[in-house]
Amino acid sequence: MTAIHVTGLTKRYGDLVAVDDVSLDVAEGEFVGVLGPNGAGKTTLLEMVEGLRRPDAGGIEVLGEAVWPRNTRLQPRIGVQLQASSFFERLTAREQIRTFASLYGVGQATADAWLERVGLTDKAETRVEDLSGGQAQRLSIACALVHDPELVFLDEPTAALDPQARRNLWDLLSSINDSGRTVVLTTHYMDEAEVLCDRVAVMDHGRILQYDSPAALVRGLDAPARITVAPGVLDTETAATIDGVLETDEGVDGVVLVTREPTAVLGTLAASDRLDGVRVQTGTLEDVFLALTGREYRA
Ligand SMILES: Nc1ncnc2c1ncn2[C@@H]1O[C@H](COP(=O)(O)OP(=O)(O)OP(=O)(O)O)[C@@H](O)[C@H]1O
Repeated sequence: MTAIHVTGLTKRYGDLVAVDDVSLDVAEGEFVGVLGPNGAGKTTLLEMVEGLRRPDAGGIEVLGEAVWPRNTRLQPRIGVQLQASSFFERLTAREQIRTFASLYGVGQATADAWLERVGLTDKAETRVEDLSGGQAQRLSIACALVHDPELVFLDEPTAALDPQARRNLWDLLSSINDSGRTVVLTTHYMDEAEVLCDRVAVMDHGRILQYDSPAALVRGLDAPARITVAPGVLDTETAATIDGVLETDEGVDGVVLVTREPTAVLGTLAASDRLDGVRVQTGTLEDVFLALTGREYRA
């Protein structure tokens, strides 16, 4: 079944077209990322799909129901992560999630189990304003899930976290999707989209430029692979004679071999015992963004 069906969705703020004729389907159980730089229109798009912001044009169906005019039947079936700044003030983490639970008629034991699942049991008595950025994000994710929604929306769940804290959250985010729940998240971070998402919608200036799996987006680039051999292992003249090598380059990390046949080139390197310390790079979503927009990606 289709979890989200969006057609021709448009939202204007005065002269600015924040979301411009967007059509998008999300299948049930899918983990979808909306990826784009600041101001791309990600939040506006999500808020319309969540039923929080009224579109100027277009249709939105969520879990088989029309979202507009406001459809309260959908509320118990979807979870929306609030920004940590929207917590009830001066409550402890446990009081916060229990309050959310009670709004949905969910028992305290379930709320406490979610606190455990996101690793916050030892912070249960800490006031929300005293949680670290990562802890606050985990609490807001738990609050969005406490009523066991079929579909959950996360708006930049790892924003403002350091790289380690972001990676720590990825396991939690992917586990949310394990039980077949549909997840839609927005992110600035290419690596996050690449690791977590089944499909990524690349958004810029209100439009979805491409929507596919990270691997397919990168494959579509048709970019050659770059194989870096550790320094001192190979000189550029020899490297250039290897079958399948298109270009060579001497970098600080060693000699770089550019090729469209990485398997064959790696085979040749292995046969001459030169594989130690080899690094293989293929295209990334950053290359995809550059190819689609002509601009370097700036999160
Ligand atoms: N309420 C509003 N009134 C006027 N303009 C708005 C409003 N909300 C958003 N915008 C503008 O619409 C555009 C899209 O904003 P939006 O917040 O949807 O982007 P975003 O991709 O989520 O950005 P970020 O990653 O920075 O959150 C931006 O240019 C923004 O300034």
